[in-house]
Amino acid sequence: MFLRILLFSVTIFLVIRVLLHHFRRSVISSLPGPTNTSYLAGHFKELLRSEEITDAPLDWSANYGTAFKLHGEMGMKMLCISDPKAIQYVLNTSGYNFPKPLNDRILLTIILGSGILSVEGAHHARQRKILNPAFSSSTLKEFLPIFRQKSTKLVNKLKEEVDRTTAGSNVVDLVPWLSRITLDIIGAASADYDFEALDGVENNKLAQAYNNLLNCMKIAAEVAQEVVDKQTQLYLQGKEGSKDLMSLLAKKTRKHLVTNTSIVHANLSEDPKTKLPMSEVLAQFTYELHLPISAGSNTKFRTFFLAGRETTGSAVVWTLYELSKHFEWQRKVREEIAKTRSQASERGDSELTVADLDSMSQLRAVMKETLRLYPINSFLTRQAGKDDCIPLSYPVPNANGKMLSEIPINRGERVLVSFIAYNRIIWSLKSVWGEDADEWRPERFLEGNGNTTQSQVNLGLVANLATFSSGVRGCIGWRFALLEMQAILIELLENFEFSPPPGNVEIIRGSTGTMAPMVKGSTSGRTQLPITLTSL
Ligand code: HEM
Repeated sequence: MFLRILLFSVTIFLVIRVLLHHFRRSVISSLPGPTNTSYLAGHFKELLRSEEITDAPLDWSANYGTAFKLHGEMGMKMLCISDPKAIQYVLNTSGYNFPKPLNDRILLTIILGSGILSVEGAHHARQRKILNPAFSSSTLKEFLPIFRQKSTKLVNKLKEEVDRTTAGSNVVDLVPWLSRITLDIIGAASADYDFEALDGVENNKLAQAYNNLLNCMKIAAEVAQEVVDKQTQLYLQGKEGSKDLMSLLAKKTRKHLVTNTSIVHANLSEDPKTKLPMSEVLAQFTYELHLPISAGSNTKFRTFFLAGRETTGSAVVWTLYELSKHFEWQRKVREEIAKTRSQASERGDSELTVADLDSMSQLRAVMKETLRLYPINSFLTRQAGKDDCIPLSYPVPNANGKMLSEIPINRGERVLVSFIAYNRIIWSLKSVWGEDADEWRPERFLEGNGNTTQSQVNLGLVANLATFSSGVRGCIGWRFALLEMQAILIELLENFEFSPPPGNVEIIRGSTGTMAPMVKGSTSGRTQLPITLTSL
């Protein structure tokens, strides 16, 4: 009898909890926001699924303020923020209380294993502590010769491209070249391995396998919608269901991979190991391709490969795109490089040091301004791990016109942090970054003492930019990325002049997981940046 009463009470308690959870008052629901045009995809239709990354979040911010309501999948409400204090709270102050949403974590675990990008809380803090020394200033010094050596190789390869014509200049698509050099650099810096991608990716089976890994990521993202549907079902039934989701995603991803990816197919087809979870299958196929690092560090290597390659490659490509349109800045930067080189040789140094690179304010301003206008990840999502209250720098009105200076958030509700909007915010007709926030104007980082925003809040890892994210999960590779970008840009700018290609080629910010250039109207659907290179 006692057991029955206990069971009954526990059931009632659980039912009430589930009901309370579902019918709790949500302040986010009361906020204004743009109309939802797709019940299934919500505003991810605009944010992710169109070919081009648009300024929609910025336009929405101008209409509704720097914190407003968006819709996620299946009508789910999300809080979209570009407010400095709100972002600082979610990513820095209360960082571990805002973990990545479950389905993002599952995808990352399947592709990368249980690594820094997918784990949360104390596990994450531990991984971060272990990895931090690898990204310290003193370790980074050791990478500079790698950056330089690969950049020289890139210059030689590009000279071959230019020499294909007798005019001393040629139109070259820079995207594949930057993708190759960043792969070679990540291989050399993190595993002392030469992918030889600059020598032609087709020559290296392992480089191919890693490119396939990127495809895995894209394919896995494609099936994510089905998983989200399933997640919603389980959620409505009051189950978290992460285990079920894991096997569902693994099954579906494997099915897509088997039909889509030849190397994986070759490894899976006659093999009983098909029953392994996806992460092990991937580990297996990289192992079979003789990856020269221990199984334990595969996760780390895959993480760096995915987090550090296309991101840095795209950042260099966007910088060259802007420089190709701004000759005066190419000139200024070349003069600065020449001056810094002559100072180094007066000191008796044959090569530039990290301190020399740090001192190059013009080039650094060019890089920062490009990272501001082209945040390679245009947004990220988080989910409140507990009930919380997000403070705002700029109060926003709710649907009844009441001004809110903080937004209470329920456990489980999602937050979308818009980097594209934050990096250019304008609020109450006051421009936080300056009236010309939409323009590429590196001077803004040189004026005053490089104080770039009128916001009172410091966030981000470089110059108040959100591009490398911020706080406990901010990009661990930001210094590595800046140094790598700078080393490549120096070699390229010393050897070539960059100008737009002939004709009316319009470049758009392609939505390919990261923000990468695409030619408007091109049917190829691939990322590309044709630029005229002239040998100097
Ligand atoms: C311009 C280049 C880069 C950009 C714009 C960039 C951007 C970012 C962003 C926005 C995040 C946060 C992701 C999230 O929380 O969901 C991140 C995290 C991360 N990045 Fe980068 N990144 C760049 C280069 C690199 C490089 C070169 C490496 C490594 C060699 C790297 C390694 C990582 C790692 C390991 C994380 C996860 C950190 C954590 O969760 O604690 N990134 N990056």
